[in-house]
Amino acid sequence: MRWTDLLANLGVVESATAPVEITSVEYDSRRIKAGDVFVAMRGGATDGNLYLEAAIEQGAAAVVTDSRAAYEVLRREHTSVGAALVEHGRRSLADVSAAVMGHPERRLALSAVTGTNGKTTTAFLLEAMLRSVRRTCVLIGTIEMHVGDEVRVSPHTTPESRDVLAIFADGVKVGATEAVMEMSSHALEQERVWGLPVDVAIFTNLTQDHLDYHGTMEAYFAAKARLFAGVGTPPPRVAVLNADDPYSERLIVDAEHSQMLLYGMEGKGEFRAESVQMLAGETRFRMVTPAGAVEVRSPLSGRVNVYNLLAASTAAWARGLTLDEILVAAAAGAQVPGRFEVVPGGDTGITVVVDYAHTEDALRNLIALGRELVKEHGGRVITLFGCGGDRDRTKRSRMGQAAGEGSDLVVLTSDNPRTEEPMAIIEEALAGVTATGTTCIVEEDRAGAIEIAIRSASAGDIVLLAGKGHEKVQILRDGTVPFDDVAVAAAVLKEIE
Ligand SMILES: CC(=O)N[C@H]1[C@@H](OP(=O)(O)OP(=O)(O)OC[C@H]2O[C@@H](n3ccc(=O)[nH]c3=O)[C@H](O)[C@@H]2O)O[C@H](CO)[C@@H](O)[C@@H]1O[C@H](C)C(=O)N[C@@H](C)C(=O)N[C@H](CCC(=O)O)C(=O)O
Ligand SMILES: Nc1ncnc2c1ncn2[C@@H]1O[C@H](COP(=O)(O)OP(=O)(O)OP(=O)(O)O)[C@@H](O)[C@H]1O
Ligand SMILES: N[C@H](CCC[C@H](N)C(=O)O)C(=O)O
Ligand SMILES: [Mg+2]
Repeated sequence: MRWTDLLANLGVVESATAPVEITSVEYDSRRIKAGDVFVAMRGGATDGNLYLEAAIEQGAAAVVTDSRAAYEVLRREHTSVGAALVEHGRRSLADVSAAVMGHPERRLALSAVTGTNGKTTTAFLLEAMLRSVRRTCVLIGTIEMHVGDEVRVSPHTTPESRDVLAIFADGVKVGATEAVMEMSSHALEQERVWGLPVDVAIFTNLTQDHLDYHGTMEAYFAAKARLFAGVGTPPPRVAVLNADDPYSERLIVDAEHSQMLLYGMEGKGEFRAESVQMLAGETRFRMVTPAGAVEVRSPLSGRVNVYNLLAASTAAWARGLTLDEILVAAAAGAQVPGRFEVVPGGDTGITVVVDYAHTEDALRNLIALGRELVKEHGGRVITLFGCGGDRDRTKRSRMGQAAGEGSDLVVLTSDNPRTEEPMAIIEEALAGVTATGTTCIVEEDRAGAIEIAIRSASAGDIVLLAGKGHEKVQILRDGTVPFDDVAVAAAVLKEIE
């Protein structure tokens, strides 16, 4: 695309033309190749404008900046490079990327999921439902990304607009008509999702997390709420909301633009679960909907997954699936790695579960489910957890309290300490456990801690390994090392057997 043609499609404050062809878009100078347009944006840690020279040296054909000073330097010193001064770096990144890539976002019906917990699971379930009626999909989220049948690694829950649009464009090439993505509060706040037209927006729930970034629950909620107002787009066509979460009432849904569909387990909403039965390896419930009542069966366990199934079913219905189609897909389940994943335990009689619970609310739900599963034969619940470093410190003692209140034994360990001192994080969480009076064993090394947790168990007990789920690394101050809860637990169980 010619730079001048691109300029004609953008709202810019000022621009300088140059006879250059644009092949692609980048926001990180380290990724620039010849022919790219570099969009410089201001971030929390640094400012892309500091890297203009580096980008040009690497072959940037044009630069878009939100800094008047940087723009003046470009005009004076780099006349062969196209330049544009814009009002907002990140918004322009989305506009430039969409224009250069030929607007793939207009060719996909996008369903977006936000909320504290359940985004990944709900997104996987919805994608499975859409795929089961042979629609080709793009999936973007925490664990991995899907482009039709292709699975790619996921660098972020919600990548920058440029990267989202590139995946959308690949999806369009393989015939995708649908996209399902998680929209994290960070991404909504930073407007990484600027200009992505959302057809169905889904809210799972809001409980405490990420206060290191957002500061207060109000600010965290406000970030989530942006999905329902539209981020540089009109509001979504359909808003799918959790009727049982008090925050849903405060999501201002523009009734003129958005149809509101509520789901819940407490008797409210258009999609309601009734007569829920938790059986070994299967959950059943009656789903009452505007199109009639049906019996849902799913291999997923626990109340939280009833919510996720309701959210995904409501969204799938909004995307035009029939109830029968939804039921078939729900029964087939969706493999969500690291979400209540049972580690094969051979003949030990010990149930070991790997789960991604890393908030107080998720831990409470997980432990309640563990209790439910062992209560019949009087087994114990042993919970292992840690708290992430460089993340919300205020959730640590609350997580400790949740673990202590519900469990018979707690094993406290590390979960991605990042740049922090692991024992300092553990101390903060320990305060919460101690307050409950439950016995707590501290072992900083996660592999050692998993061994202690499993060896403390007897037949009939359940061991919950919380926090890392699908993750395959431990992030330490000195670097990132391979780590896999499932593999470590499987090895310990094998030894015991
Ligand atoms: C706090 C946060 O969200 N930070 C993200 C954000 O950083 P930022 O806006 O502060 O950007 P910055 O690092 O100051 O850099 C500014 C600009 O300079 C550019 N740059 C920088 C250095 C250089 O040499 N050259 C260069 O061009 C950068 O590419 C960027 O365009 O934008 C960056 C570029 O996309 C992200 O890499 C970065 O993610 C960091 C690593 C991160 O840890 N993010 C987490 C908290 C996050 O976003 N998590 C949520 C999910 C949370 C959950 O699952 O619950 C997510 O959506 O993944
Ligand atoms: N609907 C739900 N309500 C509350 N807790 C849930 C729900 N669904 C899942 N959980 C718990 O939260 C954990 C994370 O679930 P999931 O990965 O689906 O959420 P997420 O919102 O994508 O999380 P993240 O923001 O960290 O990516 C699960 O392992 C489970 O313990
Ligand atoms: N993706 C989220 C959750 C990570 C969960 C836990 N493993 C941690 O590192 O805190 C984050 O980066 O905050
Ligand atoms: Mg997720």
